[in-house]
Amino acid sequence: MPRKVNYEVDDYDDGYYDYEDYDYQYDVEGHGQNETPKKNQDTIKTGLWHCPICTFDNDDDLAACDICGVLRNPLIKRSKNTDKETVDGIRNDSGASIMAKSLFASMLHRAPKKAVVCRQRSDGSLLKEGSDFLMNGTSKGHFHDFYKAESSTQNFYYFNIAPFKFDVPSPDDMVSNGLRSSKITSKANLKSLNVSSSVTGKNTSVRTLSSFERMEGLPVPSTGNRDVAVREKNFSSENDGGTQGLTSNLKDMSLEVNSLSQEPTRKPVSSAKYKSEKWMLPDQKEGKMTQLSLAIVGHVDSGKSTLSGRLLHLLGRISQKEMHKYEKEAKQQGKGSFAYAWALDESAEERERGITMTVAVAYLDSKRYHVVLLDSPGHKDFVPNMISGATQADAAILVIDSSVGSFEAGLDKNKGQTREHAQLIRSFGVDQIIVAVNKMDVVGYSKERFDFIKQRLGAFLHSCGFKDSMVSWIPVSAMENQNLVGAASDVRLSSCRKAYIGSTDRYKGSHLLDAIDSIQPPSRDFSKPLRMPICDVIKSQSSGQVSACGKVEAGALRTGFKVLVLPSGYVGTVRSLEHDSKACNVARAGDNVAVTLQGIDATHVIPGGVLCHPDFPVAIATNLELKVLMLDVETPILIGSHLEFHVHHAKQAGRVVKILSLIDSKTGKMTKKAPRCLMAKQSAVIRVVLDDAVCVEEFSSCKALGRVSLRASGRTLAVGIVDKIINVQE
Ligand SMILES: Nc1nc2c(ncn2[C@@H]2O[C@H](COP(=O)(O)OP(=O)(O)OP(=O)(O)O)[C@@H](O)[C@H]2O)c(=O)[nH]1
Repeated sequence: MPRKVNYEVDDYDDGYYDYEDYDYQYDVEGHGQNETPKKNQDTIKTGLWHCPICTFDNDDDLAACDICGVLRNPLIKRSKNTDKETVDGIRNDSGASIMAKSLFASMLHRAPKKAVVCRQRSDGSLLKEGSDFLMNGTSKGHFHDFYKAESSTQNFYYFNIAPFKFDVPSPDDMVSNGLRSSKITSKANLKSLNVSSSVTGKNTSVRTLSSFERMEGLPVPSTGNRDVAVREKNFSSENDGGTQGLTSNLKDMSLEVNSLSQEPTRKPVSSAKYKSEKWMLPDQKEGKMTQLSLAIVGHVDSGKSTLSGRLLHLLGRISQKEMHKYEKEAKQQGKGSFAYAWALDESAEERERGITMTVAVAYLDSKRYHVVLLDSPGHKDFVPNMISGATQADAAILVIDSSVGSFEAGLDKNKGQTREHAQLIRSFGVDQIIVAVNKMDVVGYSKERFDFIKQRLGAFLHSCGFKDSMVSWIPVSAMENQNLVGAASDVRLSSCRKAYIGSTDRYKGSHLLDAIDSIQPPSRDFSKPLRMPICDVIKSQSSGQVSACGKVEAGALRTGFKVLVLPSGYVGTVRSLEHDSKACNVARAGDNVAVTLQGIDATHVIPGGVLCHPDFPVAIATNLELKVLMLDVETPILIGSHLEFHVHHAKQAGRVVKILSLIDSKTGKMTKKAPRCLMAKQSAVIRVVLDDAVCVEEFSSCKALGRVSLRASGRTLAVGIVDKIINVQE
């Protein structure tokens, strides 16, 4: 079984390799055990702190690693009013997430790989010194090498990228145990839930609901509104030219910059009064493909990046020339087997370790969808980064390493990321999943092994709340290109293709790309007021231009449209929009875009903020009532417990001030008890008070802005939803 040869085991508290019940053929090749352990210390130089994960030396006043986004431990609460901070206490000259990197790379039409120096052309676009930097190219990429180089090139353009704030929790075994099926009383909730039990093989008349579903008050997660979603087409080709630079369509706009900056407006208004305009709704005539955000998740080393790289290469998103380059570089570093993974794991740190650390974004087209691939890290240290992808995903590919021992390790209760990732994506509302049973070449394409995995994992996924009919199973080999975008050529797979497909599978095709096309279009909130949580912010200090990156969760925006930026409360105008290397005029719910704003000071746009319709702001609040589900953790939550509170891309310190009542796990009803503490797997209504306000909405109004996680001491203790906003800042 191919292993990573440069895995610095000592750096990681994984336990993955300690899993002694299974036969790990850990190939040390002079690495691993023989390497000198790295010091896992926080600070090694004056004025710097040393990231224990990626080993980068960060400025002392950074609370999260500039490179990998991992929080400094213990979390340093930054002092305000240092000259490097914005008015909101957020540094604006820090590192980038790969999410931002990718989005930004797309803005520049090229994934930057090394230091480049740019100058501005008369049309406002950037040109790399000595070459055509703005040429069309691949739409995937990473940015921080470029960023680092650019930041130090003071006479030229450089882009400040605010730190990726979504350093959120890893709700562990919550969903598994907390979500274990149990009987439920509400018949109303049970309509149309007839599915067969994968465990017993018996058809049951109702599917019992998970605790999480009950907590959310959901009968079952929406499987998508076909009619609406089918009409949503690929807006990215809005601009027929399709390949213009970010600034190319700006000249026509004659906006009075000064008149755009308005007085802060922050009071929330009920969206019931909102009426969408015609352009905000997708038009079938536009003939565009639906955008689908697809998270690639799974246990460490299962082959997520290799699979993603393969798909991109097979679908022409990575050229042959680029592929040769990756192969050559990977071989030179003695990691030939990682060539495809290198297409996504571009940072030196990731390549050196042979692991993904941050979410990489890439784009590809299937027959039906314009797919945004979110390749997640599998290692448990980077679960927070994985979550940043999962929160935006419409569906997921769960990649399984089928080799003996590896599959079992991924399902291990305490250490398995197959388990954790499956729970996480379900808790973030993803209900459609493709299980890519990878590395089938290692097990000789054994049908028995495939069936074993399907049975074991199927039962677990069912317990997480995935309907059997929403799970597709595909045996693949990313390494040997089997069953990815074409029918398997290996006779061991092709001869019994039908036997691999279960009777309940939605997927009736022959390969992974077919399975992607069999995903039901996700429902979108087109006719609600604009909500776009800001994942990353890109700032150009010289031009003063600022771009907010993220996924539009509700409503729409277009060039010239005014948006309210919260929590600052300032109004800016959309100067341009860009998605997948293409300028576009309109972005609607479901679209991942970079929104360049005009008429607003860059310091007023921060990650963790939200772009809203100016007349319908989201709430900014500190005092919230939550319905939470405790994970399978030993640490209880007490009245007075200090916690990290996470909602969309925002993070805030807070305190539990009240435990109002427990929620009965069987009925979903509140009990009268008001306990002093919450233990593992309990559900409850609690009240939290945050140190500072966050942009938030009640779950019933906007799911994406109403899902929360609570963490302490580097562990996620509970996940939940915002039930009530108690106070609202104006
Ligand atoms: N034999 C075999 N090896 C594979 C296959 N897919 C991936 N690998 C190998 O598995 C190792 C890990 O692959 P990656 O793509 O980096 O795995 P990953 O899941 O992205 O890793 P993390 O993101 O760090 O969790 C590499 O050595 C790959 O060459 C496969 O289908 N068959």
